[in-house]
Amino acid sequence: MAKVIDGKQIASNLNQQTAMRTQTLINRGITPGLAVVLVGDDPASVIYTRNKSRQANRLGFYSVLKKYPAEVSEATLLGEIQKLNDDPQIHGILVQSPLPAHIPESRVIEAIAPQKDVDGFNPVNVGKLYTNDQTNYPVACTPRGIMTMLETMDIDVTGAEVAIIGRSHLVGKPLQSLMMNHDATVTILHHASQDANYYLKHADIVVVAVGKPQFLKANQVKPGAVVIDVGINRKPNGHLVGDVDYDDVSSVASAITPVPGGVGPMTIATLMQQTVDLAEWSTNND
Ligand SMILES: Nc1nc(=O)c2c([nH]1)NC[C@@H]1CN(c3ccc(C(=O)N[C@@H](CCC(=O)O)C(=O)O)cc3)C=[N+]21
Repeated sequence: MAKVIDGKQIASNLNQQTAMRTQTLINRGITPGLAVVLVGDDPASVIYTRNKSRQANRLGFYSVLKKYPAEVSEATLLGEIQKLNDDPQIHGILVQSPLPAHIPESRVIEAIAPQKDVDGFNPVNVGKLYTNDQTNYPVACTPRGIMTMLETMDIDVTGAEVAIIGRSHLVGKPLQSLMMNHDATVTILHHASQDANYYLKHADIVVVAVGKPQFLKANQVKPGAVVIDVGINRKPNGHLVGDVDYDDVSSVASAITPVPGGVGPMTIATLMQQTVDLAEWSTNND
């Protein structure tokens, strides 16, 4: 049976560190500031942004939640981003995705100052990750959280064969870069991949981020592999399931992340960690 990777516990430990770093900054006269921008009233987004603001408050941050109706114009939204860019009390800006169809996500992300881009989605930061730049810059929180989990569990990615299912800008691609920067051999698989199972069967670490409930089955996984489930799918009965058939895959994997309580809490904890990173880095540039 697979060892359960307790994302909730690892996130809680990370949050404790973040709270201590926050106090140290506050003692130096700097309160980490996080701005979350929410457009529209998608129920999941409302809950997630509320949770993020709450967590930020709990850690002692200065936290603001800016809400806009779904009909907001692109110009108004860009004006808000500009204000937050210019606000010295704000160190991290996050625009909750998805945005309504009439607002191009890329233009909003490009408007966020790279040094305040707590999601690591701005092309300047994506480019630094891609080129394995050795200076300080933010990276996508879910992939960074996954790397933290693996490190905490003493799972070495150096030389490992890694298969990532899903090629999104939020998870698959930045995780591929992070893993390659740590000397893993990485294959990204997606819906047009011809022989996904060939790569999966060779993988020491499998990461699934496709948004399909219980998509990955035991017979696709090499015995002893580590399985990371990024999926969050809500069943009609309200229960959450991941992209991995947990009970099935647990019987062959050596370690596995649960849903809920795996990658999700790590994403939020990493967002908080990275807000403090940005606040610290901002003081080094003065
Ligand atoms: N700009 C932006 N940045 C994001 O990081 C971002 C985003 N937009 N849009 C939506 C996705 C989704 N996301 C989640 C984070 C934590 C949980 C989480 O904590 N999940 C809990 C369960 C929560 C529940 O019960 O619903 C768990 O897995 O244990 C889930 C989903 C961040 N996202």
